[in-house]
Amino acid sequence: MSSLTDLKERARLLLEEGHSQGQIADELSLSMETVTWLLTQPKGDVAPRDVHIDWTAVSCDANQLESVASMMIDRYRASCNGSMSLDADVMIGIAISGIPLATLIGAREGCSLAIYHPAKHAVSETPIGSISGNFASIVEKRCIIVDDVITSGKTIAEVIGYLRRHGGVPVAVFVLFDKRGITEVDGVPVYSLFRISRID
Ligand SMILES: O=P(O)(O)OC[C@H]1O[C@H](OP(=O)(O)OP(=O)(O)O)[C@H](O)[C@@H]1O
Repeated sequence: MSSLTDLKERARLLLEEGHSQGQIADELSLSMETVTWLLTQPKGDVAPRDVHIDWTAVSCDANQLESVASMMIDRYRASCNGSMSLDADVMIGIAISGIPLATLIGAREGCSLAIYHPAKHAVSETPIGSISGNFASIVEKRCIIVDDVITSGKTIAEVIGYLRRHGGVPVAVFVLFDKRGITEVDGVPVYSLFRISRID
């Protein structure tokens, strides 16, 4: 099965299971525009400019995840002229995919671990994001936000807004894949390992 056929099939199954197009977009790490295209594909319509990232070969393997976490730390250090300290108190993993990376980075660097649940994961009429009470507090802490992918950048902006409203200090964003090619979100620098862009 081609990756496009596979994506169409996965989108169709998720829709049949009752997921909204927004949820399908999140699940497949694609834009809403791309999901609409996958599900409808009007005749003659040009495919949206998007890419799908499948990094499950790495995310399924704890050892490889640890190597990636190490690369994320090195990426940050290299941009700080090799400074030895991350200069942060708390690593914040964005549920779900950011959690293992934040855990591994925190373990290496001796930082606390906090977990952020994005508003889009909340099941209420007025969904809001939240920091889990089962992990570290972010109040008056210097925080590094960790996630796997930036697609639109909305989730990262949401976490930064949350931290500022609740007394945390966002100092950096670590992300594996940046599909927007951004260097900062609301004044917070973004350190991505891979920037994904199309040249056509
Ligand atoms: O830049 P954005 O457009 O906000 O999208 C990026 C977010 O979407 C994905 O999360 P998802 O909700 O799919 O959850 P997951 O971590 O469980 O895959 C990804 O892990 C980021 O958190």
